[in-house]
Amino acid sequence: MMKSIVIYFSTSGNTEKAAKLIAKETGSDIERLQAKTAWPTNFDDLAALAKEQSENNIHPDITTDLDLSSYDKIYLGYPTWYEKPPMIIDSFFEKFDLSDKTVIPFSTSGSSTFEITLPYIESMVKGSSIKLEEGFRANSETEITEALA
Ligand SMILES: Cc1cc2nc3c(=O)[nH]c(=O)nc-3n(C[C@H](O)[C@H](O)[C@H](O)COP(=O)(O)O)c2cc1C
Repeated sequence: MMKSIVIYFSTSGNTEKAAKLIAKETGSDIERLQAKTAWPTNFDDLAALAKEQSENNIHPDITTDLDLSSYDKIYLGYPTWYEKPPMIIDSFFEKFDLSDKTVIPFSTSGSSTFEITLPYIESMVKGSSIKLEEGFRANSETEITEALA
């Protein structure tokens, strides 16, 4: 049977809220990506850390253990940071064997489109057997229900 899971990264809770709704609407399991990194709650400090990771190509260690063998579909959620996914999404693609799985990315943002993050995700799946499906912005319940319809 086709099984799906929502896997997400979130620091201030927006992507978490979206992930929970997507899991409920699609009957998927759900897991949050955790790292050893202590993500600052203060915006300026978080922005500085995000920038440092991005500029230095730092892929934070994911501490979440996941057995993905029974899933064929993964909804992958992340906030848009400087028009890209956070670097922990690089770590995600490195840590887990996603061969032959379908990945549907979604993002929350202040105002950026989902599509702005897409080239980065495309570059991560390039040359693999991962099937990338059309992703969506998940800023509101409306955006989510429309994307899943
Ligand atoms: C470091 C950083 C960079 C951000 N860059 C963008 C951006 O480029 N475009 C945008 O629309 N929002 C940007 N935002 C806003 C976040 O995408 C938005 O608040 C998101 O919903 C946060 O998700 P979370 O609550 O799951 O952590 C940025 C936020 C942070 C902390």
